Amino acid sequence: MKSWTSRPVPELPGSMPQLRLYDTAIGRVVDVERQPEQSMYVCGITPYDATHMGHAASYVAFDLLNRAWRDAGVRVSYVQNVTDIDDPLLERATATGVDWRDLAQSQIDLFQTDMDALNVLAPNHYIGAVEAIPDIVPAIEQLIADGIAYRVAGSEEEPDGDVYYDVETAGKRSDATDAWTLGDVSGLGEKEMLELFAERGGDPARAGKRHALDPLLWRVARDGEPSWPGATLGDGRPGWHIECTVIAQKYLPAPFTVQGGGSDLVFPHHEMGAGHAYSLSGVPLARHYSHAGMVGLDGEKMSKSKGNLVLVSKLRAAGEEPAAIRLAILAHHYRSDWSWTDAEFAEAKDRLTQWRAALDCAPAGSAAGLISAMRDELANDLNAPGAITAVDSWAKEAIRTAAEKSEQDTALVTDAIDALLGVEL
Ligand SMILES: Nc1ncnc2c1ncn2[C@@H]1O[C@H](COS(=O)(=O)NC(=O)[C@@H](N)CS)[C@@H](O)[C@H]1O
Ligand SMILES: [Zn+2]
Repeated sequence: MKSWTSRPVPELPGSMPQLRLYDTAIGRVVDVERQPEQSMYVCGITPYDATHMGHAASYVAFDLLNRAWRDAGVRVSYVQNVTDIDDPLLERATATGVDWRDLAQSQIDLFQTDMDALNVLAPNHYIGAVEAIPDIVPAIEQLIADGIAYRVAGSEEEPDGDVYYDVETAGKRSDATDAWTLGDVSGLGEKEMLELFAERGGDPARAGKRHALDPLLWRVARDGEPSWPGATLGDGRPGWHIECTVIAQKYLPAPFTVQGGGSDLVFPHHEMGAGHAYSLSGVPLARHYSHAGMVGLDGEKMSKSKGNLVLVSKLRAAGEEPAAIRLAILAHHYRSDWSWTDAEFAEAKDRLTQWRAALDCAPAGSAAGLISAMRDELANDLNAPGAITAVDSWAKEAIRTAAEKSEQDTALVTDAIDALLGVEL
């Protein structure tokens, strides 16, 4: 699927120091081992109600990582999917009386426009679940052949043949390195897993499953539902987790550097995706698992089901500047849960005005110190609020001394704020 086009990233003198990142599976900030090429998979949207502020915050978070790696002088291989077939999408299409394909396409277009407006760098590969089905089917057939996946008998309401992944057998591959066991990514206990599994698309009570937490790999065709040829699986459509594993394994090294997403993906999505990857290839999916906090509105998680969405496109249509929206997001550490408020948005607009005013009196020789301070903050688990504070102090000092404007420092500061924070002044 075609992706949007990244805006240019200014080159800066020097480079980012050793990057450290909080790893969900390890439970603390760790060094991200330097490599000539880094790779990341960031889970894409399920295309409806795009792009709410929660989505935007998650993609801006991993855009910081992308920019930090580029500033360290390494190539970045970035893959993002689109879950353009799944139950929630079909339900929304039915509820709003639109064809699910039209809903998906219009929302993907809107999402890409919003990502471009927010200066989020585009992935190198942007892959839909539907276009990945020809790769997903053989992967599921392999899991069945290896005895790690199984078919569930039907009942009155369910047809025969849905395919599930056996979380117990998964960890038993004899020929593999550091085996995966359920809980390795999330660190959760069974009780919490069962609750989250039911809340997030799982079906713990489904009759015929070996274990309540076994996730769906393939849903055989039902009347009135879209389905695709599934070879020996029979017509149907893929489960949610397997799509990300198959797409990541097709376009990225095994393991790749960072698997990213919002914290609501830790379990079951990234947990099961890691299991699938291990079962298919015998090696882990990713070296690190990184998650962005939840954005709410008035203390409630912003979500489609709650209908409390602040949409980037609505703010843009009201004439709001995307750079201010991005700056409002960056004022919060990417791992924190926070709520979008008009007051904080107003603060971000003031900040942008002040930064621009300071450029008119950028003191000679002041840029180098600022860039180094911004790099130190971002290298420490992408601490954008720290980088913003550094720019605030620089701006206040520049305005206070009302120095003779240094063209060179003005250009350097402008480039640094764009390259490292993605904010265009
Ligand atoms: N309120 C929120 N705050 C922060 N991030 C959020 C919020 N809601 C969703 N996200 C993140 O936005 C991204 C897209 O979410 S989504 O549209 O529901 N789609 C999915 O989660 C799947 N298509 C991933 S394969 C995910 O990383 C999700 O964790
Ligand atoms: Zn995903």
